[in-house]
Amino acid sequence: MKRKPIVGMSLKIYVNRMEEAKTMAKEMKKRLGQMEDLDLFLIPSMGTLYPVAEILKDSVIRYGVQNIAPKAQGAYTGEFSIESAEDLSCSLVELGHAERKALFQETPEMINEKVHLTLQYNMWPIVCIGEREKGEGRKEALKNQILSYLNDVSPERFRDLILAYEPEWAIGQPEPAEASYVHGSMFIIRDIVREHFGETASSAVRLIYGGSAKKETAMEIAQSEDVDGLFIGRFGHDMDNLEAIIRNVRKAKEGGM
Ligand SMILES: O=C(CO)COP(=O)(O)O
Repeated sequence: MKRKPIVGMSLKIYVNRMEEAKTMAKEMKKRLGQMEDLDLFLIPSMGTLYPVAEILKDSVIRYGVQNIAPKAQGAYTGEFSIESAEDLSCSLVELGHAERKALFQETPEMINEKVHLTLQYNMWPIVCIGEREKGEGRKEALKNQILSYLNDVSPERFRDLILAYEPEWAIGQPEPAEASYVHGSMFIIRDIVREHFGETASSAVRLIYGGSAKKETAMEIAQSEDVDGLFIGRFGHDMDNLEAIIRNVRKAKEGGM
């Protein structure tokens, strides 16, 4: 099955001033707003979502939120409702990021509930998975996360789903995981999905790598046929770098789509 390459960037809470976020979104739209052969998305700092949405809503660049409450409405003080994401024409919701699990005690059950809510509102869940430590326990950790976060998701919905493989040990580092290690993990992930959700789900789901991803290694990481793109953090804040990352992913995927 042909899968469209996809590159996204989360700004976490690095870019929080309205003017700074607007400038970034405008620059992105100007430089990258015409691409048709690759899906591009931006996940801004939550407080800047409205002005960023106003800028990106009439472009091909998708945007979304870093988290949602597990329910659309109710007593969830301090959380963000998917209803607001829908009204702002968001097309995706990031879920289960390592920082949410480590700092805000997000549990597998909560992530699973949010995945279902996101799909119910017809947005793409970007579900983060990844082992805590490099090496041995990788397969078991990935299997546990996939099965719990995606519990009861029907195989047909996997075409709307993006799995972001973010090994926790590679986030916030000077360098990403080695390409060969990432390729091995992506193979394992597709295999787990195949075994538990079927061949169609496994060949439809898009897999992106995140964790100190940068222009220098973007092409090598994206070269495996199991890898559909990258999830960028710090090393995309500079628009020249982001553009170079996208160029390298497109090169890696040329002809291979
Ligand atoms: O967590 C990430 C994206 O969600 C990656 O962030 P860094 O690239 O800054 O490590």
